[in-house]
Amino acid sequence: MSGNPAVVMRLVASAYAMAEKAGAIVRRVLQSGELGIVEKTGANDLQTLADRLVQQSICASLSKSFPKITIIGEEDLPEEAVKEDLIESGQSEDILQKSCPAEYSALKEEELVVWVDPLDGTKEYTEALTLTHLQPNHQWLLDHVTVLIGIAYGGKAIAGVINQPFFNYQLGTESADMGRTLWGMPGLGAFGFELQEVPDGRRIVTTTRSHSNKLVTDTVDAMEPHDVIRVGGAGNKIIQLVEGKASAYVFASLGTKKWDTCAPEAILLAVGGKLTDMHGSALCYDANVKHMNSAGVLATLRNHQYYASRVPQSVLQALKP
Ligand SMILES: Nc1ncnc2c1ncn2[C@@H]1O[C@H](COP(=O)(O)O)[C@@H](O)[C@H]1OP(=O)(O)O
Ligand SMILES: [Mg+2]
Ligand SMILES: [Mg+2]
Ligand SMILES: [Mg+2]
Repeated sequence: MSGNPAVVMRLVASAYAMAEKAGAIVRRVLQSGELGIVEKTGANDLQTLADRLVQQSICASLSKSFPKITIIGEEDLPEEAVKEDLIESGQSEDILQKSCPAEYSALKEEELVVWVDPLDGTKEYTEALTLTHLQPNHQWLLDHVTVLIGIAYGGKAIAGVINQPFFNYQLGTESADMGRTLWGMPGLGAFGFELQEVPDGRRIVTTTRSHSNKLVTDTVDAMEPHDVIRVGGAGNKIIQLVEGKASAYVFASLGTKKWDTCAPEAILLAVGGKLTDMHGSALCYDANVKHMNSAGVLATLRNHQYYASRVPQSVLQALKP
């Protein structure tokens, strides 16, 4: 299938290379120690130089290689020329060699929507300080940071690429093994990690660390979890689901947007999982859809119905799609 790959496979292969470059930018900015933090709507809604550079890098690279696709990125940036060294034109050869699922093989560029979260877990990124001056008690926050590139067609998440820039941060800055890229496509599979499940019957809920409120905690309690993990980032929490660290990602609040959930949902779908709002309804990733996930996020690898059935009525009433 290497002769003339389908458009969507070329797009995923490019997104993979762009996500790897993005990861390098995220590490470089942290190492420089100059995060260039800007408050957007408040202290828990931040933007750093890394968010800005990565968004420029991914969006400019995408529109150069795929001029007809719709690209929606988190950050609102002034229109300006993007520096040549931020453009990535490489592609993952591995991905180009894969067979495109039949249902996606004829998709056209103009039918595809790409949701870009240049840096997910920005709050935790800013708290982790610089790699060179890391306080050991903050180092763990680095794992919460991801770069998310989600591809949608017909309103559905059909492919996702996640880079985790500080995976293996314990090995130190010099290690070639720091950072990894996970990707997946329903109908084809998921790659870059080993699928694991929590032990049978264990309910381990992963939820927000920095955007909590009473609805969020009430809903987590209603799941009757054996354990609760509070970490940053939507991408990071999906990685916990597919690596057997958590059985459900429960966030009964507005706050996440379509770029937070598109790539994670595609990877989760690729391994048989599910992502919905708190009502159990599917999210739509069309180009003209509202960005905010107003009715929260509920994601699981297995037993989605159990968690959906435990959401309190009061929460359902409070969270309208
Ligand atoms: N109230 C909020 N304001 C801004 N972003 C939010 C809010 N709640 C969630 N998010 C986004 O969703 C991600 C997952 O939420 P949480 O970390 O709280 O579990 C956050 O890392 C953040 O993405 P980002 O870091 O890309 O701005
Ligand atoms: Mg943000
Ligand atoms: Mg995000
Ligand atoms: Mg972001």
